[in-house]
Amino acid sequence: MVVYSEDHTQETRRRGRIEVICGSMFSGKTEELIRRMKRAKFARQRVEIFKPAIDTRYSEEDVVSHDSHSIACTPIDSSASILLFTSEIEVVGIDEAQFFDEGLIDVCKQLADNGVRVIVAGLDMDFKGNPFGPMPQLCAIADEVSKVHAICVKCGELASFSHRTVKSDKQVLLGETAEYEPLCRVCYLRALEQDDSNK
Ligand SMILES: Nc1ncnc2c1ncn2[C@@H]1O[C@H](COP(=O)(O)OP(=O)(O)O)[C@@H](O)[C@H]1O
Ligand SMILES: Cc1cn([C@H]2C[C@H](O)[C@@H](COP(=O)(O)O)O2)c(=O)[nH]c1=O
Ligand SMILES: [Zn+2]
Repeated sequence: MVVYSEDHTQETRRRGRIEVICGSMFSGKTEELIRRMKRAKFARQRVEIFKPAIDTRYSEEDVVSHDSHSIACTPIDSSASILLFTSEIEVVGIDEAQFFDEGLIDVCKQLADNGVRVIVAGLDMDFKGNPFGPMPQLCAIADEVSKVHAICVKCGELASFSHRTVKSDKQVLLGETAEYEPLCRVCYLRALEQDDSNK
């Protein structure tokens, strides 16, 4: 899939649509979200960006990528709050969508049905390789899904998996390079075997 193609028609068309950016940790989801939101701002569109308030890793009030790109956002506790802040908004960005409640699916649908361009970024899989939160349904109803990839830190192939390197079985555990590493399928399966033999 070509992610960085310049699809000017869709970008400036001012039609309701849902775009999903998904992949593993470190795959560039946040960078791509920021890039699209900044271009919408340059086009003088009214934009609003949201993230779950629990995501306080780099900043409480900005969406920040692992490479320190950032954009101001509104932290919210529940997907229902998005509708309260978006009456005049043309482009809505949502980061870390995997942490939101299932209500996010209907919120995105309502916005798009009302002519809003919705750009959602999130982890498609958790550390166990299972679908994460509302992401699978969002992919299903999206007009466009961009799957982005990190580089496997073991072998240099494309990585689709986020391997947790610390002991915890909770689905939600905020973290960065100290807690997670992006791996390709082969290296991920090998790492899980290693984890099992260390138990
Ligand atoms: N193994 C890796 N593969 C690719 N990018 C990496 C890796 N480790 C660190 N990075 C950094 O992460 C950046 C992407 O960060 P970000 O957009 O926040 O990703 P995501 O939101 O998908 O976690 C890259 O531009 C790069 O600087
Ligand atoms: C795999 C996995 C990740 N998380 C957490 C770790 C980070 O805080 C975010 C993902 O951030 P990124 O922008 O995609 O790098 O999610 C988690 O809670 N559970 C998991 O299984
Ligand atoms: Zn690998």
